Amino acid sequence: MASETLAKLESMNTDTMTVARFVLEEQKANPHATGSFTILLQSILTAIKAVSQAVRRAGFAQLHGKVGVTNVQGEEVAKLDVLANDMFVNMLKSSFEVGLMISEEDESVIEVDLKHQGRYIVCFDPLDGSSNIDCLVSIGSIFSIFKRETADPVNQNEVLKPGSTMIAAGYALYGNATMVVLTSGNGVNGFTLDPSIGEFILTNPNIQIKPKGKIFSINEGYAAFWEESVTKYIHKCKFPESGSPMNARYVGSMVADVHRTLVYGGIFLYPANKKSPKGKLRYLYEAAPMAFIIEQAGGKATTGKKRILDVVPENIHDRVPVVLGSTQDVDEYLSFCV
Ligand SMILES: O=P(O)(O)OC[C@H]1O[C@](O)(COP(=O)(O)O)[C@@H](O)[C@@H]1O
Ligand SMILES: [Mg+2]
Ligand SMILES: [Mg+2]
Repeated sequence: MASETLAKLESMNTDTMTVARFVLEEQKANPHATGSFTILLQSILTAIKAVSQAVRRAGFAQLHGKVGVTNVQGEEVAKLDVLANDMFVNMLKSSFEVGLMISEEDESVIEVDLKHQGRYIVCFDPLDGSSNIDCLVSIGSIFSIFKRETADPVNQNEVLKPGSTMIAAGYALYGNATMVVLTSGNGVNGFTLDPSIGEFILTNPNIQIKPKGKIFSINEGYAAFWEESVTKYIHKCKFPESGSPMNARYVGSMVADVHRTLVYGGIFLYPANKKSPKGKLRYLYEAAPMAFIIEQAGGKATTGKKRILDVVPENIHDRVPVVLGSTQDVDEYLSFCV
């Protein structure tokens, strides 16, 4: 569908193709569409615009630092984590399209009162890369969208299913510019926020990742705890038998590291290690949405043992090892895992 939509868009003057128009064209191309997905996406984009505005003020005292509590992950919560979480929850609730929500910042599922319930489930990391907030390094937001398969009262187990059942995923990168990267299962498109008009404009249609890249991205601070396969693979990246070594990049914000991998190619790894046997990244609102986007862009995403989108999470904050990026680089990593 997206390819027809894109072909149709290319025949129009797309210089200022807003995300709203793009989503509407997708909706028109789908005979079963009711418009509720479009409304849901619009509410997420509004939350992202509000978070983007706040992030641009991250240096000021009222948005700097921690709130003095730890979240269900055992992490100290930053003021921007709380603000971003409130913006996502409020915008999603007022869309009337959501049945339940799962946020990194909330221990249990966020329920929506019965009369405002909708047929979607949204899982989100309202602010990704929290350790980089106070030093003003790129951060982001990540979300996944599932469709409810039942009209019964909601329960959290509804979402303990493989990521392959996701209907859409996206992330926002709050970097030099604010960009939203989206997929609804028909390719990946990037929209840049034009602050002068407050609109997301289609700037990167049909993003395709390179089959092979020159960059590897991993936190080498954990090298002492790595499994042998990781140690061997990273050694090969640095000391290849032939050709030149790969370049190393690591921001420490998953959104920034994955976005660079999507745009430049290469591989991002947050594998399991002896200290964290399931790695660190959370399945429903970090690993699975990013895996969906990378696969839709022609790349690969694995835990090292299986395709990330085939994993069934055990609980709403379950973690998985993450290795994703250019297909040839991920295949090379997997050849060390046998
Ligand atoms: O400091 P580490 O262990 O390398 O972890 C960095 C990872 O942790 C995260 O910051 C976790 O996400 P949150 O900031 O949303 O908790 C990822 O963005 C990033 O990839
Ligand atoms: Mg995160
Ligand atoms: Mg977060």
